Amino acid sequence: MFSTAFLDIPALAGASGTVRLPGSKSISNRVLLLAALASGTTTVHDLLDSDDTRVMLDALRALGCGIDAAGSTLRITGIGGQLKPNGPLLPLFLGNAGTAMRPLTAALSLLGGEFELSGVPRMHERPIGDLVDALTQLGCHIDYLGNPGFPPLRIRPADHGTLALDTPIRVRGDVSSQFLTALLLALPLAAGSAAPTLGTGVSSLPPEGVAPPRGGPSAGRDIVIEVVGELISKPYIEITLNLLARFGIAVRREGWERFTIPAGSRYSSPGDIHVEADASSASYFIALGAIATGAPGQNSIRIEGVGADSIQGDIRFIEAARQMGAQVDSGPNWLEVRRGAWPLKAIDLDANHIPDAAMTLAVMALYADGPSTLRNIASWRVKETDRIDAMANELRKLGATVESGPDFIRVHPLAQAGWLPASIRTYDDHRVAMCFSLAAFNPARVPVRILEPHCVAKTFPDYFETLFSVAEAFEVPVICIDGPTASGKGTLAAEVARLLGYHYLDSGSLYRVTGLAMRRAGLSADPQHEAQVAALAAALPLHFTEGKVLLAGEDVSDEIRTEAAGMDASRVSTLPAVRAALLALQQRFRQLPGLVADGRDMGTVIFPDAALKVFLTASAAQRAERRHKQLISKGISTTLDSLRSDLEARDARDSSRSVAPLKPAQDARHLDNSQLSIEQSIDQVLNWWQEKQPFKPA
Ligand SMILES: Nc1ncnc2c1ncn2[C@@H]1O[C@H](COP(=O)(O)OP(=O)(O)OP(=O)(O)O)[C@@H](O)[C@H]1O
Ligand SMILES: Nc1ccn([C@@H]2O[C@H](COP(=O)(O)O)[C@@H](O)[C@H]2O)c(=O)n1
Repeated sequence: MFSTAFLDIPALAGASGTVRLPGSKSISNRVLLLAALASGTTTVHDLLDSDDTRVMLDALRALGCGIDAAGSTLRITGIGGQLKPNGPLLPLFLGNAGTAMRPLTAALSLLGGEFELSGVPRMHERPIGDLVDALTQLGCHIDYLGNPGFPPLRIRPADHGTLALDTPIRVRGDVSSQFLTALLLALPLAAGSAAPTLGTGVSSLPPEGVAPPRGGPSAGRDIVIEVVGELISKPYIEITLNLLARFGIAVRREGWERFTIPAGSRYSSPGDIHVEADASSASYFIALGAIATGAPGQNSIRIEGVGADSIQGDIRFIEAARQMGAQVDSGPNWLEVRRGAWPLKAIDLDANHIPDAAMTLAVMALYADGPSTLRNIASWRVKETDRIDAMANELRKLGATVESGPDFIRVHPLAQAGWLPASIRTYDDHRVAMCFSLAAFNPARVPVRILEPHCVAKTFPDYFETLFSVAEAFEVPVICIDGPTASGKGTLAAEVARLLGYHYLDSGSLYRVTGLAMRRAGLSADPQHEAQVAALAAALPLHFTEGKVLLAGEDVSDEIRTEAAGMDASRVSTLPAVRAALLALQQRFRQLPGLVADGRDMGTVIFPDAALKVFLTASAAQRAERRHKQLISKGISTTLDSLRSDLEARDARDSSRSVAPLKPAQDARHLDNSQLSIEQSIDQVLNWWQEKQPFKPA
């Protein structure tokens, strides 16, 4: 995941290949709650690992569920619809996860026990009043701890003996379908037992240590929920009903107005359950296939983990994408998408059935042949942010003309000359971040800056990595930092790379490993061994992982850092065949979203077209002193004088060799950091980099 302040996506030229998507958030959190309420153990496969599932799991653990994770498989042992009684008030933090806050509010209101549910500030602005009203009407006890109608909430145990289950429970369906989902998931707690009245969970006479089964006078009776107003986002309710059925609860549906939970319903674990890949996440890659072309013969995006027969409503995004021109093929658990009509065809769509995925259409509309209108999307206004305003603001930053109203957005396409390089604000909304990445395919070839890209952690932590695995840029940006030994290149380059979210190439380590391999093979850096050393360099079984350098699986990070290894590296680096052997390997590090490379010839030979080249120097005295401190801190004893003469010898050899000598590139910026701190050097390079970027301030 990118944890940087921003992520610059260079202009993208095309995309092709296969992506495997993470599990659906909607399915994951519903399955987790159902497995938690059921008795026995449920093994959940391909669960989404994201912020929203993490807060749900934390809450379920706090409620006493047994949870064992192994990779993407999780075993969850449920509480069988019963809580240990008389526990202390339990505070549960639910972040910004509506799929946790709403269903847990309903379930905990019926389980007995005292809870405080809270979230991030935005969660405290997301309405929950209609759900609380429905539960209160039923006899549950819920208090608002902040603004009425919004979390945070305090839940106190309900008296099951007096739950008003005789009359239908009425809930509004026109603000968020999650209110109905919450009731559907939780009310079997009140329908499951045919036992005689037992009173409240805390005052009855259950076996010691166990709360009584839920039920009461209404046990053995159907529970009816009636929807008030036109139900929005119906496909999400279909997911809920489908999963309830997997857990043994066969809800009867009459139209979209009336739902009946049959008497005696009980959650029963299906044993194993597989979570489909997220259909809303698939929308970005379906759009990618519709917008981007690939190399000849590789002209499609294949999406694995979800097919057209998905139970998720957002899969109907495919219909909208087809309407806009995408060619979509599908099979069990896969989709394949390629560009059809181009430009895309404008649409006018009631997007109420695909509220989340429809945001992707708003960005696709920039590539269409006329204005596109998405209607009936009032629910966008109460999501992670006000998504109608957010989309309109950010699309305008790209140069687009956008009209919007209480429940619609109209986006006009952008001509090539109209595209602007924009810093996209993401409003802590994962979908804003993901769908705006598609703007990087603009014909004007301007880059797109995504602010706070880590917000994708809500549903798709590796979204950008997945995009970059199939996308191709016109040019991947490179920053080169060359200079003499111990000038601080590595320190500076690694930190600049981290701050920009770029890859990092420590080219010196390649020569150091080659020197080590040479020594281990009993060879020397003499011309008679040149071909053999070059052959070693060409086939180095090298891996960089978590800051370590592995040679054929062996961690050689420390061994290559000695001054003797530096000298060997300096010697092998004079051999032209070795340099040639390492050329392609170094260039392969140039990958999206960008690269920072340090060495001696990064700017002159390896990446001559780099956008920024820095030649970093410091006085020999300073460099020797820094290296001395560095080695002493690692417990390697040495003297300042010997270090200084070694590094001067190394500099002399590096600068005087015939191939790729150490020298500043003609277009390099010079930075003498003798009197600068590490932070000052970093700031200077970042300033130079920002000066080259076309973005206006956000
Ligand atoms: N501006 C600076 N001020 C003070 N110390 C610095 C500065 N830059 C780097 N250093 C320190 O100098 C030491 C050498 O830095 P570093 O290893 O990054 O140099 P290098 O140029 O990559 O060396 P080599 O050429 O051997 O790879 C490190 O201990 C680092 O913390
Ligand atoms: N691009 C490069 C990088 C390094 N070398 C040689 O390797 C030696 C070790 O490099 P460090 O940066 O790790 O100290 C260095 O002295 C150079 O001789 C090179 O030639 N080209």
